[in-house]
Amino acid sequence: MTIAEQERVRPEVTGATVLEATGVTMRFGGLLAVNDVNLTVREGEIVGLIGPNGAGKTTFFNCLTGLYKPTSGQVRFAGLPRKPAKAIRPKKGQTVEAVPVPPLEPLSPLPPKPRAVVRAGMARTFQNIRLFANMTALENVMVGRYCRTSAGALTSVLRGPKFHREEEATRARAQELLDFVGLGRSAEHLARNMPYGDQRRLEIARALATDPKLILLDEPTAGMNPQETRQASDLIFKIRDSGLAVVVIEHDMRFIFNLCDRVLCLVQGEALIEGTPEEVQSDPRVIEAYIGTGEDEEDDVDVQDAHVQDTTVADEEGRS
Ligand SMILES: Nc1ncnc2c1ncn2[C@@H]1O[C@H](COP(=O)(O)OP(=O)(O)OP(=O)(O)O)[C@@H](O)[C@H]1O
Repeated sequence: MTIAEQERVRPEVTGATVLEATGVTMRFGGLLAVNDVNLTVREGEIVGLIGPNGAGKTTFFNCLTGLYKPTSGQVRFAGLPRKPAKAIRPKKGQTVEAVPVPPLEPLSPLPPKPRAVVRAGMARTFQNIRLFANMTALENVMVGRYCRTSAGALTSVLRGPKFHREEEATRARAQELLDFVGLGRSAEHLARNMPYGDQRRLEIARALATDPKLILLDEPTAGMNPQETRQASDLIFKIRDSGLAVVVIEHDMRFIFNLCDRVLCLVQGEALIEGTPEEVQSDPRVIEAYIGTGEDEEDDVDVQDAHVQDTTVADEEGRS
C-alpha cells in the first residue's frame, strides 16, 4: 500500500498558522490577475491551489513568497525576521523541528529580500526546473544549504578551520536530504544527466536544505510519468509528516484531491471555493470553470472522477 493510499483518512490539522494572506490583489496594468484572495496555511497541512490556465495561481504564489509585492492586501508569515540572520536559527541542542513557530510578521507592504524570506523559513520550487545543470546533485543541495551557514566571503577565501567544519556539516546535511528524497545514490550525478523525475525531486531536496517551515511547490508533477507522480505524492506526504506546511499548485486533479487537506480554487483571479477536496471536487462551479475554459475534456473527467480514483494514473498515459 502506498503512503498515498494510507492517507485517505485525513488527520485533523491543528498546527499553528505559518502563513496568512489577506485580501491579496495583484494588478498588471489594467489586468486584475489576483483579486482579493485570502489563504491561511497551518503547520503540518497540505494546501492545494487549482484553477484553469491563467487563473492567477502563479501570480498569487509569487505574492505569497514575496517575489511580487501585491497591489493591495497583506501576506504575513510566521518567522519573517526583522533581523534575518538570527531569527529562527535553532539554539544549541535544539532540533529544527523543536523551534516554536514565531508570531506572524507582514511580508508587505515593504517587500522583503528573497534571501530574508528563505532565511525566515519559506522555500519554493518553480514551474520550470531551475537546477544548476553542470553541478552534481549533492552540490545543488549544498547551494540551498548556504543560507543557513555563517561563513562570510573572507572565511571562504581563506578556507580556515571554520570553513572546513561548515563545509563538512553542509555536505552531510545535503547527503541526508538526498537520502530523504530517495536520491542518496545519485549524489555524484550531474543534475543535467538525471532523469526528469529525479531532477524534480532534487529541486525539492534543495528547497528543503534551507530548513523551511513552509514549502511551496509550483506544478511538482508537470511532465512526470505515472510512477514518478506516485513517488512525488509519497514524498510530499513524507515532507508533511516531518512537520512542514506545504502549498501545491497542480493541474493534475487526481494528484491534488488525493494529496491535500484543503484546496483553494481560483478562477479569473478570484477565489471560487476553498474547502476539503471532497467539497471542491463536487462543486459544479469548479467543473464548469474547467469546461468553460475550452480546455480539453480530460480536465473535465479529471475533476469529476478524481474522487473514485487513486493518484495512480493509468500506466499507458505518457508524459504530458
Ligand atoms: N508579469 C506579468 N505581467 C503581465 N501579466 C501577467 C504577468 N504574470 C501573469 N500575468 C497575467 O496574469 C494572469 C494570471 O497569470 P498566472 O500565470 O498567474 O496564471 P496561472 O493560473 O498560474 O496560469 P497557468 O496555470 O497557465 O500557469 C494571466 O492573464 C497572465 O497573462
